[in-house]
Amino acid sequence: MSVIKELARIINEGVNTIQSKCDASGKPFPSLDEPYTPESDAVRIQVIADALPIIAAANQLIATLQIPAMSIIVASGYVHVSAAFATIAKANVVEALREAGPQGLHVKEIVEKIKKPMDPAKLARMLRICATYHIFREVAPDVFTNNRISSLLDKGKPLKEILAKPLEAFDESPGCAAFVDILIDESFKAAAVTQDHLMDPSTAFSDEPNQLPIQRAMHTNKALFEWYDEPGNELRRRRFNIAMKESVKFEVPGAILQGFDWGALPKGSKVVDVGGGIGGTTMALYDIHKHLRYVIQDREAVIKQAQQVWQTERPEALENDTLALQPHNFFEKQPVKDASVFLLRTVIHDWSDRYARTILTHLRAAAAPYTQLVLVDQVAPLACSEDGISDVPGATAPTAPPPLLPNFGLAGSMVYNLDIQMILLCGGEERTVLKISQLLSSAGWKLQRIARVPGNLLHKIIATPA
Ligand SMILES: C[S@@+](CC[C@H](N)C(=O)[O-])C[C@H]1O[C@@H](n2cnc3c(N)ncnc32)[C@H](O)[C@@H]1O
Repeated sequence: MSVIKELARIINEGVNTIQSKCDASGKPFPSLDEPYTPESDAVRIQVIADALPIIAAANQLIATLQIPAMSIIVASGYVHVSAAFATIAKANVVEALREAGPQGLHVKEIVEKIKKPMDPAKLARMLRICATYHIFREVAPDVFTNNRISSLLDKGKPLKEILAKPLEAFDESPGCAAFVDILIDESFKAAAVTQDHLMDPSTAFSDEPNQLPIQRAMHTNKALFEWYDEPGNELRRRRFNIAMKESVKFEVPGAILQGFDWGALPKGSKVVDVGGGIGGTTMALYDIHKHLRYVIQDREAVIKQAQQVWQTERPEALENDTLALQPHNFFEKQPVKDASVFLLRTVIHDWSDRYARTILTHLRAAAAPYTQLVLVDQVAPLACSEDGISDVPGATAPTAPPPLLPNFGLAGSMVYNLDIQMILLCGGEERTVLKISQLLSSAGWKLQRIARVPGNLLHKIIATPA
C-alpha cells in the first residue's frame, strides 16, 4: 500500500474505533467549538491511546502532501503565530470573549473592553491567524469567540478584577493560562537570541544555569530561579509557581497516583517533595493518601507562597502536622534523613548534568537503605527505533509501527518542546533513558524501573541507593 493510503487507513480505522467507544458510552467526542470543561473533555482521556497514532498519521500525511517549501516556511513562521498569540493573551482577550458569551465580540468591542491602546484591525488579523490554527473562532467578519483550545487560557476571573490587580492575575487561575504566559514571555524572548547564543564560543558549550539565552535576552547574570526573586519579577515568580501547580491538572487525571504504590508505604512514611513548588503534586497525593506525612522543600520565596496556598486550600494539613513546608536549597546538604521517598517532579530536567548530579548526590547522602527516589519527569525518546537500548523494566517506550515515526511524531512532540525550553531557560535537558541511567549511577543511585502512564507526558523514574 502506498504511504499516503496507509496513513489514511490508520486515520480511518482509529477514528472508527474512537467513534464506536463514544457511541457505546453515549457521550459525543468533545467539539472543538465549545469552551473547555474537565467534564466535557473526560471522554478524550478514555480514548487517548487510540488518538495517538491518528494524530501522528494526520501530521505525517500533511507533511507528505504539503508543498515542501510551504511546510518549511510555515514551520519557521510559528513565530508569527506566537507573536499574535502572545499579544492576544497579554491583552486579556480570552476573558473578554468569555464574558461576551458564545455569540462572540467584534474586535472594536474587544478593544473597548480590554482597555488597551490597540488597533482593532490589527487585533482581527492576530485573531484570524490563531483561528486558522484552531485557536479561537471567527463566527462573523471580525467577530471572534473562544473555542475549546483558547478557553484554556482563561484566567477564570472577571476582566475587571484582572485589570485592577494585575500582579494577582494568575493567582488561582485554572488550566494552562499561567504556563502559556511563561512560553510567550520568557521563552519567546529567549528564543529570539538563541541562535546568537548557541554559536557564540563564549556561551555555546556552557553548562552554567546563568549563561543561557534567557540571560542574554533579559540582560541579567542571574540564573532563572534567582532572577525570579529579583524586584520587578513578582508576577513572573507567582506565575511560574501557579503554572507548576496547575500542570498537575492537565496531566492524565490521577497520573501522579499511578505507577508507584503510594498506598503500600507504611503509615507515617515520609514523602519529601524536593523542589516541590507550592505543592500541586503533594496536594494530589495528600488528598488520596492521608496515611503519609509530607514535606515540601523549595526556595524561601516559594515556600512563603506555598504557606498561603495551603492555608487557604488545605489548612488542616498544616494544623495536624501532616505537612511541613521547609525552605531548603537543594544544592546543600539534605536535612531529612528518614525519607521513605524523595520525590522530584520536573526538577532534575531543569539542570545540566553537573548540577543535577549535585542535587542527587545530596539526596543519596541523606538516604536510608529503604529510601526510594522517584523522579517524575519526561523521558525523551529518539526519533528512531530504540529496540534493545536498555533492559531496565519500562525503559523502552511504546513505539509506533511504520510508516509512522517510532516516537509517534507530532503526537509525542511536547517532550522536545520542553527540551528546547530547557536550553532557553534553565540549562537542563529532557534526558533519554541512557542519560538518566548514567546520571543516576554517577550520583550513587540505581535505576530500578520506569513506570509509564499511557498518554501522559511525565513518567516515574524509580531508583534505590546503589
Ligand atoms: C519546574 S519547578 C517544579 C515544581 C514542582 N516540583 C512541580 O512539579 O510542580 C522547579 C522547582 O525547583 C525549585 N528550585 C529551584 N532552585 C532551587 C533550589 N536551589 N533549591 C530548592 N528548590 C529550587 C523552584 O523554585 C521550582 O519550584
